Amino acid sequence: MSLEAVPAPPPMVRLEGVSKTYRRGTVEVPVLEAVDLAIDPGAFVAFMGPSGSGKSTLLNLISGLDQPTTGIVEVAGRNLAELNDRELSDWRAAHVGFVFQLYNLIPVLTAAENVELPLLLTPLSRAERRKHVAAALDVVGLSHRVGHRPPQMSGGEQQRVAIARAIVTDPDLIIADEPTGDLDRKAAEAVLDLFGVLHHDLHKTLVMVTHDPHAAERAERVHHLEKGVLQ
Ligand SMILES: Nc1ncnc2c1ncn2[C@@H]1O[C@H](COP(=O)(O)OP(=O)(O)OP(=O)(O)O)[C@@H](O)[C@H]1O
Repeated sequence: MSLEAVPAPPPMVRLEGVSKTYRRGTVEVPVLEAVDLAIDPGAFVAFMGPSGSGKSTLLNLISGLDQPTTGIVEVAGRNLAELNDRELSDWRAAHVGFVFQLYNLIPVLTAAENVELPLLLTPLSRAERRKHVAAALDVVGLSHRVGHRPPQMSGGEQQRVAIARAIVTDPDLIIADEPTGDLDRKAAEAVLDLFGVLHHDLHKTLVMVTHDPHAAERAERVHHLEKGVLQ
């Protein structure tokens, strides 16, 4: 047996000295201050904190939708500041899946068509896209609803379609902003059970913002934000 230490894998998400200040006219509004954070590959972390504490801002920085005022944001080994807009959107399409509070599905498209959307940005053939869509809808237990449109589905089912859309590209990282915020307890638990599957069986890295203590309980680690400072 080798006694050499096995090097730890690099974090999936690394923030170093990150601050974010918005400017409203001549007024500067500090939103995040000196955030240092490392999230391991395959981890499931939750962020909690009062309204306005900077949770969504933090998610936007991790997903490259916004840039920090100072500091470094590295995701899946890439320093996001080194990517131009085009590279950043290609990177995001390949590495990040999003789940939102209000599902953000397109109401006139079927479940299958909604799930297929992120794949339209990839070189996959139509037949390959269909295979991936079927697999993603199978993971969320909605194979029987492929042809249904969002208005014909419950909130919980719509959120499961949104989760299928988030995983269809097989991203490293799933970012969920209040994923149970609009659901009743039973539907919320079904969504959280699915997050458990993504975490334990598919080894995805999950980063979730939530006000829901039941949702936070499912994460391995809960970080608290207070006025832009990670506690
Ligand atoms: N684009 C922007 N321009 C100016 N101020 C902004 C901008 N985006 C966010 N803010 C401000 O930054 C602060 C933090 O916002 P953020 O949305 O990150 O908070 P949050 O913790 O996610 O809140 P909530 O729980 O209500 O969603 C708020 O005071 C907000 O008004």
